[in-house]
Amino acid sequence: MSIKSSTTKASPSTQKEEKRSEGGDWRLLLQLLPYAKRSTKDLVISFVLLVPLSVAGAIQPILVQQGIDGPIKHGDLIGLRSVCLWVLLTIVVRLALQAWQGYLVQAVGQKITSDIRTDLFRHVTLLSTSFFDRTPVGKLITRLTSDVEALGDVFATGAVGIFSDLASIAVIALFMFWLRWDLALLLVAMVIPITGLIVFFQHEYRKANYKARDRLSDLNSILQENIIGVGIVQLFRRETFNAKQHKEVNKRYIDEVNTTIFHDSAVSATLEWIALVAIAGVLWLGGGQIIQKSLTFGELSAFVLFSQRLFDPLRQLAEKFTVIQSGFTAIERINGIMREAIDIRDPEFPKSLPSDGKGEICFEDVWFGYKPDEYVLKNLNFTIQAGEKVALVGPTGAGKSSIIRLLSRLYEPTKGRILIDGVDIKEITQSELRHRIGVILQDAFLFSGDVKANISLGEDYSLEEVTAAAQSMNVDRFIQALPNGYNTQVRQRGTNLSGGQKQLLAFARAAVRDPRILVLDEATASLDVGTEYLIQQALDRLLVGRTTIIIAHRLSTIRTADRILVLKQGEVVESGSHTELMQSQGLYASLYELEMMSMA
Ligand SMILES: Nc1ncnc2c1ncn2[C@@H]1O[C@H](COP(=O)(O)OP(=O)(O)OP(=O)(O)O)[C@@H](O)[C@H]1O
Repeated sequence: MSIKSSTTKASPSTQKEEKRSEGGDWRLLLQLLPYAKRSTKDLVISFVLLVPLSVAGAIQPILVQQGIDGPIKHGDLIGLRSVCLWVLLTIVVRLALQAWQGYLVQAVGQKITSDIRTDLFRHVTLLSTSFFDRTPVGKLITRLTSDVEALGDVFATGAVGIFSDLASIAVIALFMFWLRWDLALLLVAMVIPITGLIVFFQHEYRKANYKARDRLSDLNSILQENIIGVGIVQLFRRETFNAKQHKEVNKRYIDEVNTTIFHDSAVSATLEWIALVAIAGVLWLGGGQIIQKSLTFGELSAFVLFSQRLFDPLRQLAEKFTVIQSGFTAIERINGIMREAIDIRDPEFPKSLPSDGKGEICFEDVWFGYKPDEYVLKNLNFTIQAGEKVALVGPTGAGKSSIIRLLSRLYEPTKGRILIDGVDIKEITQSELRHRIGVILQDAFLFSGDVKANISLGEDYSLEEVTAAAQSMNVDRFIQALPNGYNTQVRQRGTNLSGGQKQLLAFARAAVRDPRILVLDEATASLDVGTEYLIQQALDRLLVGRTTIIIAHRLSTIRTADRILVLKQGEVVESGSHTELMQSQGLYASLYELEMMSMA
């Protein structure tokens, strides 16, 4: 595959729009060859079909000339009939072959589009969380949908079609020179400067098209943000403000689209008048030659037809160039994503975690920043013993969730390493790591599908296993109360379930995987007191023998933890049990006392 997914460090990200690559357009198109190769047979047939297609088109004016100068001139009805039959035959051949060739090219175009879309989707899902931090979803969606579509059009209407037009022009030129070189030269002399003009307009079109697609990305980003945040938009009465913002971006988009239309129309108009000028030129030069008896009526008619036919493929060529220019823009933009490095990869020769490992976690001199040199975690050195229940506490923004993200390898430490049962997590596969760790976050994300599928998440758990996991977490009762139990359909993002209900499914998700290490990041914050009590009971059972990391703002919920690590601005400033930390009268004690006071 040559729209290659990058394995090295990322190129300048999609945050800034990629710089347009000037000059290397055809090189860009060549990058698609590997996709085209998958349909070699169909492509070869459609290329071969171009020969009879072009000949059948170019021969028609010659037949007309033969008819006029031969049978018509000599009153030969039988001869005229046979010429007409030949014309009919060329029409039938053209129609049949054109339909066949058109079908093949469209089918190849669709296949290529589909393959690229699949590769792009796969690549995007492999990109690291940091990529999604800096790339608006709307921009990504634009690339995955309309950019890929624009690229598909290159194949469906453009690329191979262009060869057909070029073939037609070449064959027509050959026939013209064979018939009358002077008239042929007149037409060719007109085609050359016009081609230069078309290339200029196309170049301008391309620049405008690139900007238009950027503006479309902006528009989609605003759209996506407003749809996802519609609740907040309405609560804070931001409809008018956001509509104004949308209108401005929409206007910028339309302005760019208008510029592309201008250049596109300029090409069509240029071709329209030059075609008429060409006919006039042929009539003027050819008419003079008829008067001097050096040209026949049949030859003149053939050249009038030739001049039409010459500009027809040229017009088609110009139209296809427009599609191709959009395609180049699309390839550049798709390439921008494909070049994004997959930062977090499985090692080439992965190790395995010891099968008897109990889930010991060790942070060794770990430093981490979302931006280079802006560390949010500094010099972390701690070990969580297998089976230990450790709570991470600290003020907002202290770095608690960042520790979990590093442990789950959603991000990599800038310095230092993280070990599970003595093995660096970089040396095992992500799949093994994530089987070992079960993470329950505050907001459970649900996919469209049924409840069972949302618990098994594509893995092969039987209904019995899913039910047993839900029972062990005391959530089976709630699931059974849903309209169709485990078969209840969940809408996209789980909008037909409450926050607490979604959270209960997240507990079942973790339980069915039976992980050695369990991470609860504010996992019970959205549950009511009664449900939290039920879950807490289940958790007390689930946590036995498992290494557990708990993040909770309500310190009263973590009093029973074996150990509490207190974080402040990315550093562990205290460590000990609740009693020890209360006795030491440090940050933890003051946070705990504040909480007690606020509850009193
Ligand atoms: N995706 C991100 N990109 C850039 N900075 C981030 C990102 N996520 C978190 N941060 C920053 O990293 C720091 C630590 O954030 P983190 O979410 O780990 O804190 P936390 O202790 O879990 O906070 P809270 O208790 O509010 O959940 C904060 O200063 C935050 O602004």
